[in-house]
Amino acid sequence: MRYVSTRGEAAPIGFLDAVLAGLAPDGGLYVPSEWPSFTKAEIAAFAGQPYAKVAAAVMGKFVGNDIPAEILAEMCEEAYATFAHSAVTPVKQLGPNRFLLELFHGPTLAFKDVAMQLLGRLYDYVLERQSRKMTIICATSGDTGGAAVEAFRGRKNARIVALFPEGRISEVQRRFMTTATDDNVACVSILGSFDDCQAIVKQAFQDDQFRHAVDLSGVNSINWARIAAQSVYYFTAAVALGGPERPVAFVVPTGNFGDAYAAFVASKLGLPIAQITCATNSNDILARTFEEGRYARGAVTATQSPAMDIQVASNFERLYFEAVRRDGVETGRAFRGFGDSGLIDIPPSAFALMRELFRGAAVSEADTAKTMLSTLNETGEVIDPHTAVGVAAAARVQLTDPTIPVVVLSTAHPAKFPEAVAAACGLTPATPRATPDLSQKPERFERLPASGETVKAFVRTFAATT
Ligand SMILES: Cc1ncc(COP(=O)(O)O)c(C=O)c1O
Ligand SMILES: N[C@@H](CCOP(=O)(O)O)C(=O)O
Repeated sequence: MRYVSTRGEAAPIGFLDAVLAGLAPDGGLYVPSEWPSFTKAEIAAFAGQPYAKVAAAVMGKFVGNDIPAEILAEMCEEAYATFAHSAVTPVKQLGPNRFLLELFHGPTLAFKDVAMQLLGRLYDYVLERQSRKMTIICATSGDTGGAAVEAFRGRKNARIVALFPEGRISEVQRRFMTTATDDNVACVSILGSFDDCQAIVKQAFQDDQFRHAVDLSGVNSINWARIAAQSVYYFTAAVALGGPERPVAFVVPTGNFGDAYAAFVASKLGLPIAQITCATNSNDILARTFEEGRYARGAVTATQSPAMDIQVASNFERLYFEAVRRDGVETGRAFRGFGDSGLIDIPPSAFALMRELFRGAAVSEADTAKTMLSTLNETGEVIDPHTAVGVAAAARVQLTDPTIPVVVLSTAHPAKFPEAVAAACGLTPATPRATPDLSQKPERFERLPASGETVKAFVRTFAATT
């Protein structure tokens, strides 16, 4: 299995090289050179299998010969044993034909743990063999950072630097990162937005001298292993609801477009998916894109679903690449141009392809709060504000066949956003018993301006001293 860049100018590489590389040297994102697939019978056979087994089968399609099958299976076993629910990502019924896919039973209570617990083990495997210590940098709007710190803290072959936007994440999210005491962890509060943090990370990857000096890697969803691992739960959810015989529709609370793109990947692998609705908060670039055919950046506004306060959705480039029929020159032109103009007019043929599967729905702050309360009143479920964006969007889903199950991804545990839940529902969500109480632990982080050069200088010093 080989990986190519969406901008077409980087040499094809194998799975483990693509994992470690993060961004491709031409600024593009790695994708498989061709799509592997499952037969219907193979997908049907996932029903009733443990999550780790399905994960090993799906990941196996992308890993190729880079990791022996029995070692990959062991990694999946270990990764998913860290989850507090035996089904790992259980499906819960909300109402007639409406379901929640709970992705928050991992150690940091958000869907990021699903991929990150596996990534920590993948890095250990490859870095140990290569006698190499890498510097991982990640941008976070709250959840990726905590999951990455949890997955990589204390590992001897990697150090991790998490950049988060100052004052724009919840206290619980911040503490999952900043209370880590391990020497290989550094957290940086950036005086800017998540988009600034992500731009700094991408800029760091494009500085060859810096990249080599610190042996840079990235665990945001630019990393193909993140996407591959996130595609697994679409299979387990679909087969639990009658797939692959009957298609399923998914509603995905969206920010950086990693999770929704992972649904697209599952469909490429052969899973029948009727529709993927990208549910956004008022940072609605993707909702507008899938309804209007223009990818047009807006200003970032702070919402009660802060992990989705994003206006530059990294993985949209991967979908665009597919929609322009894998034309790397066109993708490079469009996304380099977007860096300057903040605008891509999607060619009509590419937009038509996107609309075969994707829809967008933006949810207001008032509707998000109302949905948390109505979900509690009608179903007894306490949901977090990101999940509420998805549930509100699900009410607008229109399918030609109304019997198709609609599954909303529940991307975070409500205890991660106690203030928003209390304001909407008048109660404080209980933290799961297995989660350590971080509220009184000392925090450790730097504050830096949103300057690539300043952050790179910080990372160089950190890498040289740890
Ligand atoms: C709780 C939560 N929901 C939804 C999202 C959006 O996911 P994505 O960035 O993959 O679109 C995020 C952040 O990524 C998140 O942390
Ligand atoms: N919402 C994310 C933003 C980063 O997304 P990623 O999937 O690309 O890592 C977060 O919580 O940090």
